[in-house]
Amino acid sequence: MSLYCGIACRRKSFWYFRLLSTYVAKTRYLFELKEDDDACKKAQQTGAFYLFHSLAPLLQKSGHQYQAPRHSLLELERLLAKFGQDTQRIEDSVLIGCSDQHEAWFALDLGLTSSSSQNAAIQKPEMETELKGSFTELTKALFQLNTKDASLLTMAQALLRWHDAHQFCSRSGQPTKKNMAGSKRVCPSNKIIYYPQMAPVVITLVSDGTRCLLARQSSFPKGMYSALAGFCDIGESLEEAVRREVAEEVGLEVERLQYSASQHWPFPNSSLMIACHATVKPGQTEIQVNLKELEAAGWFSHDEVATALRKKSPYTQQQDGTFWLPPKLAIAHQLIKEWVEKPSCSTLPA
Ligand SMILES: NC(=O)c1ccc[n+]([C@@H]2O[C@H](COP(=O)([O-])OP(=O)(O)OC[C@H]3O[C@@H](n4cnc5c(N)ncnc54)[C@H](O)[C@@H]3O)[C@@H](O)[C@H]2O)c1
Ligand SMILES: [Mg+2]
Repeated sequence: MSLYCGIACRRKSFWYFRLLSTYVAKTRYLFELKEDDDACKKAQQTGAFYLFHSLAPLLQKSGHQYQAPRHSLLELERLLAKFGQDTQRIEDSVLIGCSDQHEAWFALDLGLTSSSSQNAAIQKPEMETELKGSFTELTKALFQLNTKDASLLTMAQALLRWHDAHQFCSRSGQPTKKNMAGSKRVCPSNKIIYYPQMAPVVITLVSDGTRCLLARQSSFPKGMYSALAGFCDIGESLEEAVRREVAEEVGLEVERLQYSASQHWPFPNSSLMIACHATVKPGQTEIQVNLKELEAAGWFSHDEVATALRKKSPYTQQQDGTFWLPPKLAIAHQLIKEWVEKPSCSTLPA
């Protein structure tokens, strides 16, 4: 491309983005960075980097809240040089978003084995001292982050985890190569393209008209009850998955279903949680708990659930075993809140 053409194209794209709404311009810009390796590499020059170590994000604590610092390319290069790392490692970063002003944001893990650089992983404590923060497990920090940082970091972690686990082609066994943005990996020998994946999970709040059904697994924190959740089987529709999961876990048949909302959930791997309300026929409410899946399940009255919702989530505090509900960030909380505010939401015709 000639210099003149390069400048003309940039001008054209500047005016093109100026004509769009901020949101549309952002999505078009991110799309361009995913498709065009050169544009993405250029965006790194003026971009900002969130750092991770073995999938734990770098956080700085201020009072009860955590904040996620961002670093410029120059700061990152200096840091790598200080720890005897080559800057090739930056090629492992993945695009995770951009600001309204089109500052591209990337995530880079300094603890995982690098596919671009031969250098060993950087020692965590030295790095933490240098960066004046700590690499904190997301499970620990998630509920003390603001919503924007929480969703950006969970997405970044999911993408970094996916790349770490998909370094080889499952057909040829050859190493796969990521594109600059990290939106896909390609096997150089047979050109198979691999895209990051999420597992669809249905989460259902079952109601009998006046009560709702909540359950707990033995792995849940003490006293916490939630809506019924389960992975979709291959070939299933959401409706079929809801029907099967409720039958499998508590031995009931649901008859009406209403979609509520969805959420990306990072634990233990990336899931797309699809939340629904459902009803059972009045009189067909006898629960048979599948003890291979659940520790306990039961019907809870509107008052009991409304009282539990008003309680502050003890997720990060000492749990005394009394009945409590998932924290606000979890879609289960939203689903239960919706039912408490409008119990009729699960009795609409399907
Ligand atoms: N965000 C929320 O509000 C919320 C609330 C409840 C559960 N969840 C999440 O929903 C997910 C599913 O819930 P569950 O554990 O009750 O599911 P589940 O009832 O399907 O039981 C889990 C079992 O399903 C099998 N399974 C089938 N496909 C799987 C896959 N792709 N990945 C892993 N296991 C698979 C495994 O044998 C596993 O032990 C969990 O990861 C949990 O973290 C989120
Ligand atoms: Mg389940």
